[in-house]
Amino acid sequence: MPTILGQNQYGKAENRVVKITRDGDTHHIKDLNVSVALSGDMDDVHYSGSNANVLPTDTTKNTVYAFAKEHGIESAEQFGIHLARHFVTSQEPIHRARIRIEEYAWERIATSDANSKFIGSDEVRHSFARKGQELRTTQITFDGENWEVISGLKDLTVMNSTNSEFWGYVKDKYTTLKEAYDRILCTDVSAAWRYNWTSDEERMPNWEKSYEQAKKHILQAFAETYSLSLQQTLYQMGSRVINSRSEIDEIRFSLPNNHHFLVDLEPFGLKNDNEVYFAADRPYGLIEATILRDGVEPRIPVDMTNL
Ligand SMILES: O=c1[nH]c(=O)c2[nH]c(=O)[nH]c2[nH]1
Repeated sequence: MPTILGQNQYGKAENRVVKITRDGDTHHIKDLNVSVALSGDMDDVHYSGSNANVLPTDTTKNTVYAFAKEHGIESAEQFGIHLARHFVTSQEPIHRARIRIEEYAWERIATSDANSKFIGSDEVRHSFARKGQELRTTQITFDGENWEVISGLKDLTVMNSTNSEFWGYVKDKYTTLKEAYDRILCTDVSAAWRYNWTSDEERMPNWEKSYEQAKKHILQAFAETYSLSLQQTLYQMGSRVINSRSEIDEIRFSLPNNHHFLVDLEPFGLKNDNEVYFAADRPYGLIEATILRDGVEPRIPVDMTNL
């Protein structure tokens, strides 16, 4: 049966590009998911396999990262217009470019009073929380006598665009990771904390206030810790909560290390001065630990996924 080729397009989908603009100590983030779809004279590649008109999808990916450096990312629209114009005007066989962009919005983390005097600002200039609500969780158990309340949050995405290093680790014959002295630290915080309120005889905590305060301490510890590992940051977040909230005796974290890899722009004659990153979604490091008030028995389940 004779067949003909109908509508067709191709390109690299979901290029996760993060651009950090460093204005002294104040950093700005643009975090985009860019999908490129090109069409034009592409009959031959489908009918005969001739690639003579095909700009590789890999090149479209590289162009996204190179343009982030060369033109910056002022807005998703401006960035998309640059890209679309480039593909259509520089490649004869390409007649149409469709660029779709999703933008992740970030806001700065408010600093603690002590730190605001130290840094001279109410916000940490390189620490961000992704906009949009985290999920708040709670689990209540009662056996007729004793209460156990474990509350927490999930998917609170935070990023430090500096003040994070990772070096001095074990190296065996499979280790290829380069030591990092200024890296992005980004994670989706999942935390669960256990209240020491167990009986109707005791005064009940103010659950709303406690949640707000625990979240605030987690965010501030993340922003204010100069991190040598995500493990160290985790411990700081937990101990800040335990030390500031007497109603909480135990807290557990599950923290994915959302890796951001510097893109090598040398092949395009561009220098990447800690500006353009590839945000990988998997695999990710997963760092998990419980922090306890001294003398307290751990009760939060190791596997927090069902909390
Ligand atoms: O903060 C980190 N902790 C690790 O244990 C680790 N391992 C790794 O490869 N990168 C990182 N980063």
